[in-house]
Parts: sequence; structure tokens; C-alpha cells
Amino acid sequence: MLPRRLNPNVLVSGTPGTGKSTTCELLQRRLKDATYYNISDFAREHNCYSGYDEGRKSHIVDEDLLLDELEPLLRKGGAIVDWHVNDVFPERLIDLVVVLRCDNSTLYDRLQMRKYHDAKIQENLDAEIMGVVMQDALDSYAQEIVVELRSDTADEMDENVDRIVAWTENWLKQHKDGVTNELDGQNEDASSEEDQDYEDDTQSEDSSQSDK
Ligand SMILES: Nc1ncnc2c1ncn2[C@@H]1O[C@H](COP(=O)(O)OP(=O)(O)O)[C@@H](O)[C@H]1O
Repeated sequence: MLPRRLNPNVLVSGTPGTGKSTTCELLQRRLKDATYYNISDFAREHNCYSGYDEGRKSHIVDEDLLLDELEPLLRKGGAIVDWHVNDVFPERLIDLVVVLRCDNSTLYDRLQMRKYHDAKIQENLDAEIMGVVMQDALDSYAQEIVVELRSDTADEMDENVDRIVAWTENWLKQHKDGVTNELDGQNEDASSEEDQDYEDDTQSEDSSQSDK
């Protein structure tokens, strides 16, 4: 099977504060053909909002508008996508899902540094303890393309970047050699059904708050 795109799309997800943006910035420096999309920034720049949540003090992202803007870019491949919500992007557009995890006391410190209010910190700590983002990823994508990585320390972050770069190089090598990536078959098979799921999906707006 021919590759669907020349470079893979990597989704870096995780509870706010687990290290997505920092990891993605490091990744972008290493993957010269990649384009980094911080979805919080992207949604703001493209005005993909459906309202403002006073309680959370954050904009509510309109996932349909977001996907309308982003899909043509993801189709090109080579995207590093940074967002805490991962069920927005159809399975056919994503080749690897990385879910960053971190210790709760570390996360607390990071979110406090970011000056989140107490309720927002607690909400994110609860989500991290319950593994909400990881569960969403497993519910949304084939288990084989979802990987959970610890991101408590700078060394772990470096290791994570090395691992994602190595995975990308391997993906490129497989496609260059014309070797069928078994994930392709799974994704292609799932795509039409998944598209239908996406059409039918009425996302809870609560799950798509802009986190920054
Ligand atoms: N693995 C890590 N080791 C040390 N500091 C980290 C690590 N991951 C993130 N940080 C720090 O935590 C803060 C939040 O990271 P950030 O990348 O903005 O998280 P996110 O994008 O998931 O909200 C930043 O100050 C960042 O430098």
C-alpha cells in the first residue's frame, strides 16, 4: 500500500502542564520537515471559538471549525499536533499518539507557576490521576498507535523526544522501502466508519476548553 502522506502526523497529548508544548518545540527542532501546531494558539489565530466559559475563564473551542481549518494541513502530513483533547482528529489523519504523563505534585507546581486558579488546578490534577487523556486516546485510536510516556524530568523529556524522532525515522524508512505499515491498513479500514462517527459525534464542549 502506498503511503498516504510523505511524513507522519504525530499528536502529542496530555493533561495541561505535562510538557506537550516543550516536547513539541524540541521535536520541531529535530524533525526538519515537520510543522508544529499548538492547537490553543491555532484556535485563537483562526477564531475557532463558539463562546467563552466564565467559570473556567477560557474560550470554548468549536471542534468543527477547528477541524475545517486543520484538516487540509494535516492531509499534507508532517504535523506535530499539540493539544490536551485528542478525540477531535479523525484516526485516518493521525499516525502516532503520544500521551505525556507526570507526577501530580510536579503537575501541581507547574500549574501553580502558570497561575491557574485553584479550581482549574484541581480539575487538571483530577484528570491526570484518573488518566482521562490516556483513556480518551485509547477510545479514539488503535491501541497500537498510542504510547504513554512519563515527563517528570528534563532527562525524561529528552528521552521522549529521542523516542519520537526514532519512531518517525522508522516510519519514513518503512514507507521509503515500500514496506506496508500495518497501521495503514488498520487506519484505512477504519476511516470510512470513523468518518461517519465523526459526523455523528456531538462533542461535549466541556471537553474542548482552550487550556492556555
Ligand atoms: N519533563 C519535564 N521536565 C522538566 N520540566 C518540564 C517537563 N515537562 C514540562 N516541564 C515544564 O513544565 C511547564 C509546563 O510545560 P508545557 O510544555 O507548557 O506543558 P503543556 O504544553 O502540556 O501545558 C514548563 O515550564 C516546562 O518547562
